[in-house]
Amino acid sequence: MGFKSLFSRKKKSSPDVAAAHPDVAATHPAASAAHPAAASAHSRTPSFHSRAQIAELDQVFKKFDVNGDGKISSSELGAIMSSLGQPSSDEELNSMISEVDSDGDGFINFKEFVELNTKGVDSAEALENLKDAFSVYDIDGNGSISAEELYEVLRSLGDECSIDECRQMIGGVDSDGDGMISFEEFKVMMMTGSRYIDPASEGMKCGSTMAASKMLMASFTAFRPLTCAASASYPARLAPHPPDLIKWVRREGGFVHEAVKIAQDSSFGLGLVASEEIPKGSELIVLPEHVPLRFGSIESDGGDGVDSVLDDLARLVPEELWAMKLGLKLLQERAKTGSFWWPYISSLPETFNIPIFFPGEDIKNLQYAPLLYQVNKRCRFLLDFEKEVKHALENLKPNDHPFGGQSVDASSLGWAMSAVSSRAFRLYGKKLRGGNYDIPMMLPLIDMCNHSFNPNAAIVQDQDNRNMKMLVKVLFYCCFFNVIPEFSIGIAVEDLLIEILLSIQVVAETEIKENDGLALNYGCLNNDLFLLDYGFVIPSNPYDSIELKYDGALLDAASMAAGVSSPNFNAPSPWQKEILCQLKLDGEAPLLKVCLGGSELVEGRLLAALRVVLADDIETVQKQDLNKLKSMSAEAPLGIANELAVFRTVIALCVIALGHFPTKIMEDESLLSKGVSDSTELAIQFRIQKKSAIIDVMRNLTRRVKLLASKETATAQG
Ligand SMILES: C[S@@+](CC[C@H](N)C(=O)[O-])C[C@H]1O[C@@H](n2cnc3c(N)ncnc32)[C@H](O)[C@@H]1O
Repeated sequence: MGFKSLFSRKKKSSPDVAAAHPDVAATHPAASAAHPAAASAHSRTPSFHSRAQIAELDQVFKKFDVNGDGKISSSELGAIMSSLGQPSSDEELNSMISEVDSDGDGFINFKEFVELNTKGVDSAEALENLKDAFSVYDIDGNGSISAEELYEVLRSLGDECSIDECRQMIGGVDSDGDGMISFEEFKVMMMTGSRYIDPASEGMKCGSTMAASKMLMASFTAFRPLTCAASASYPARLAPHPPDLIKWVRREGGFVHEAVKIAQDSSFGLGLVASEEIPKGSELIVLPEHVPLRFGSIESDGGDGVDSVLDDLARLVPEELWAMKLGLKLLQERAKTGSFWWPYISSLPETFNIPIFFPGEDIKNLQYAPLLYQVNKRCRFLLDFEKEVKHALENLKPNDHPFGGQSVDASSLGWAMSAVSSRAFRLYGKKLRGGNYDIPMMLPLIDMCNHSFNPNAAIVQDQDNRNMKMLVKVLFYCCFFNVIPEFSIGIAVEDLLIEILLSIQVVAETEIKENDGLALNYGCLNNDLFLLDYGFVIPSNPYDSIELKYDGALLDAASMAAGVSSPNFNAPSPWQKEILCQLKLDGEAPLLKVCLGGSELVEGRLLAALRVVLADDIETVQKQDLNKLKSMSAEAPLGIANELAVFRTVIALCVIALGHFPTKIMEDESLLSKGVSDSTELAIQFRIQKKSAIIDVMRNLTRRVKLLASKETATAQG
């Protein structure tokens, strides 16, 4: 696309500004004092261009003229071309400028700019331009633009028009009266502007002209601030009326099952629902490979032409905050006028109710130190990263600015990081030369699926539509996060590059009933991760756990409270220390974090340590394999008395852990019943679930203790 094709221009009839609009100079300072050439040109020829048109051209001109000096330089043009997804070489930029630069000063002034947009063009090129412009509005690709399509596109670009206004715009050019604009009508409208306009009706003329210029320029004038509003009623989207994502995916060559619809899904925000029964195994959504939004590619591991500033910033993001890296790309696309992904991005939530955005009081309301630590760490990172980003953006040439000249702050970075952490998928594979790679990506529409541990849909990355069929098939049952999918067959080295080219599908795992939501499993995660990354808490989450520090003094206290005489966690004997080292609970760089709850109930390393330290003699322990000592299903491997001491110690640990929460579950529930803010509610739900997880561990172990105790009694009696 060349400079000219940024604007599909009307054929010149009397192309000038000033006769009809003597006030142009007043509306654009650059067109008068600073640019006498423009001022004098105003008096030459009459024009049919309305004030509204000139005002719009003026807006577009200002968008190009980043430094506001009243002329568009080659670098300013380059920046806007890049932001429209059309990076151009210096040579191309110079040639575009010279095409238009009638006074030969190497810049485009406002007069030249107006001329560019009003004079005639070579018809083949004009036709191509018109086709491009038409296809933007013909969302369903059926060859005509309906009022709804016009409405959708203009609204998605931030134009607050009503559907009636769109009908009026269409009425102004709809020569066959079918209520739609065909390409022929579109062409006539663009080339002649006033052919179907009642000359007596200035209003209609203006409407039609507005339609033409709006349709062409909306994409260039829409400014998308990168702010993150403090609050909005969920699920407010970035654009008040985002375009229909299903139509967009289909238009991009993807497939969406005809019974799949976007709808409000109970309290989970928007979701995908089945409008009729869908049989098991049906393809639900197929995304072509150009639709996912990702940061880098397999070859460069992070640079697919993304400009170097973005790359440098991404390098400053620690690995565990990978969502921020892709977030930078998302923010760049959000800021980019004419971004390919705008229909998707405009439908993303405007705000995220996750702890980094909670008021300080609600962060405290979480009452759980490991999560408070994570939240504070993320907040600190965002504040530090804001400084790094601001510094990196200082004094950048417009061409090099990754966010279209907009400043970026901690809240916009937080928005991007949250959008990614709550919606991105990580695809796993192997690198060409060993090691693993994963490619976090945002999958438009697929990410409208909500979460369930009993999903009715699954993601499959598949090699379809290509002749190298089924070289690689990766099943993603737990696709959102840290669960490594299975490769159904081995991958040869030459296949690896193919992997990221695969189309991505969602298939029905079970029969889906009418009105059922389509649910994916985001992963077998605890509530800390669900809250931190997604902003929700799952009641009775079977994977929820609590984190403790393996600490000798704490364990001695717990053991004594459990009635164990003289425990020696604080001073284990050398043979016990040796095993603790193997368990990474002692020695160099120990991993002291251990968990209770979840599917393991007592984390294997902690269980083995308790069994070993509470064991009487080295011989009994040495007879056992370490893996057996780590297993809950190995029944009392070191004897019933040892197992009883272990379980009672863990129960006492649970009591100590519960004591760290300042409120009891009953108090929490009573607070909830009084009605609190969304973030307070989430924080309270979270701490209730944490306490419930601890109580579940205690209940389970108490049952086991009773069983063991009765066995012990039976043995003693027998
Ligand atoms: C990948 S998006 C799914 C689409 C989302 N509901 C929307 O309105 O765009 C993930 C977000 O959906 C919501 N969500 C998904 N599954 C949920 C669940 N089981 N419980 C509560 N909220 C859920 C959360 O807000 C989460 O951050």
